[in-house]
Amino acid sequence: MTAQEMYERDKVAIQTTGLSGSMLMENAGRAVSDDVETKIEKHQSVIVLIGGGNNGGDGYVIARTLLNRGYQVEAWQVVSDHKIQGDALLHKEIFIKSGYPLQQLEELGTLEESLEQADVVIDSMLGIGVKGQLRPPFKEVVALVNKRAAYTIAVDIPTGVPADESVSEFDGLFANHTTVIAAPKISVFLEHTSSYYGEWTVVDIGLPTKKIPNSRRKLWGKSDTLSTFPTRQAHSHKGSHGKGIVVGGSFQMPGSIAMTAKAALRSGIGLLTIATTSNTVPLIAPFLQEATFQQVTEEGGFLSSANVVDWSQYNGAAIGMGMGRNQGSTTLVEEIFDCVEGPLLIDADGLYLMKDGLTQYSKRKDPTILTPHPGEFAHLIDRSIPEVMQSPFCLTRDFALQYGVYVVLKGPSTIITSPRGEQCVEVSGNAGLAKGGSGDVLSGILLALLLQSNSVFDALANGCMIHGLTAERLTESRHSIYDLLATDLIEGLPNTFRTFSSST
Ligand SMILES: NC(=O)C1=CN([C@@H]2O[C@H](COP(=O)(O)OP(=O)(O)OC[C@H]3O[C@@H](n4cnc5c(N)ncnc54)[C@H](O)[C@@H]3O)[C@@H](O)[C@H]2O)[C@@H](O)CC1
Ligand SMILES: [K+]
Repeated sequence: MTAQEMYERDKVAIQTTGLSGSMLMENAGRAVSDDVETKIEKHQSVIVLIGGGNNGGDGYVIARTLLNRGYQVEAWQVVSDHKIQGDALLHKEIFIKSGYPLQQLEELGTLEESLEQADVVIDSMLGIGVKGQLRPPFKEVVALVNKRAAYTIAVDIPTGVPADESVSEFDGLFANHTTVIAAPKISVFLEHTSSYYGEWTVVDIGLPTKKIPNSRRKLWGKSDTLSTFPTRQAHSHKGSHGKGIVVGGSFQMPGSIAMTAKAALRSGIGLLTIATTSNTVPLIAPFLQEATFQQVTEEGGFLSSANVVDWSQYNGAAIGMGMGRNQGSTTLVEEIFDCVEGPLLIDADGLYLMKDGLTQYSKRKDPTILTPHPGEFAHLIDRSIPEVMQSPFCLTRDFALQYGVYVVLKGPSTIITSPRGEQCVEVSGNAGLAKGGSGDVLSGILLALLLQSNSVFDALANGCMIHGLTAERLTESRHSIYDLLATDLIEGLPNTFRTFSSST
């Protein structure tokens, strides 16, 4: 959610049901306290830092709830009294009438002494309402907290961190854990802001799900994969699971297309053909007994035309892996655009070669899927990589809408966007995937799932999840994030598929 979407949901909840802001604040404070209790012990000393808006209001509820439950808590209001208004003021009064003392920040030294004694700091200073660079005293308090080693838990969002995209200059509090209220904010998933959150959990505050506006964005979870995973009919045959073709490879890079092909085969595709250069075939064929091969016209060792392929035999294609960026291959990419029936996935070098033909892609009647990493996407839209990283949700959405394509922007948080602008973010995986070849494997998994699923969007999200979970499982057992190779991922796929697969 963006900050504005969060405010809108709160507003609609209050208007349609009669829930009040102060009830939501009580719910939020209680829900955060429950989550905090899983992180702290009764003997530890806890400081709650309270700011002047509704995030501060949550802080009074949290301090009172933890004190009621027997924790050692010091509550510090870091702003002057007149800043506390509305629901926050109501909860400040309830806190005081419950018989608990409130510390007021007058000079930083006293707070610093308390912070030195504290085991745990709860940051309830600023939430999604922060605007611009931090002003005093927040800037100074954040600097003090960041200097100390106490375990820090942020409420909703670490103070100073923007909720939304496109803000690059800010001072933020570094939390060890963030208890996010109601729904993750966009900045949870951005490279330049996610590290401020530490680990994070989302707590429910009782918003009426039936009444609040639906989000156009979704965090894809394991339960989504379980409920949308394609089932295999007991009476199915190889033709029921799709006939796919992968186009790519060159003498210098024979491995890429081999990994895509192997991953597609391990992901349940019915039949797979590899269209590549003549000298690539003997290099990879011994490892791919289940595949068939199609030699494609080439020039100087690079693919140049696929006019020998009978495209009507195939239900879908993936193109680009290891094919090089030779201009002679541009024709091939254009031909494929005209000829392929069914989903067409474009990855790696294919993305470079298609750049000039982007407008053609909006005319395809079947789904076109682009799977760039941020560097490839930056190249496609003529922006810098940092610009892409700061606004990945907006930029991929604009692009998908403009060209009528699906975009899978790969990264620690992979963002999947449909041509209608729906988005989901998928966060499985780990640093073991940050290696050459991981993307080739992903393309193979995606092609296979595209040909077995009714929904393109579900196939893409599930494929990303299978890929990420496989990396997680392998680094929990046989591998580490250092040694994990793309070929290990392929060998790890069976174990992940066993979790999700079923037949009827
Ligand atoms: N009904 C609701 O709106 C609910 C809100 N909740 C909480 O309320 C938060 C949002 O509350 P608010 O909208 O009051 O916003 P915040 O509490 O995040 O921040 C607003 C305050 O920050 C100050 N401020 C803004 N930018 C600043 C800067 N750069 N330097 C210093 N001070 C700055 C403003 O003057 C204002 O006092 C959420 O993050 C969540 O924690 C929850 O209580 C659940 C219900
Ligand atoms: K906060």
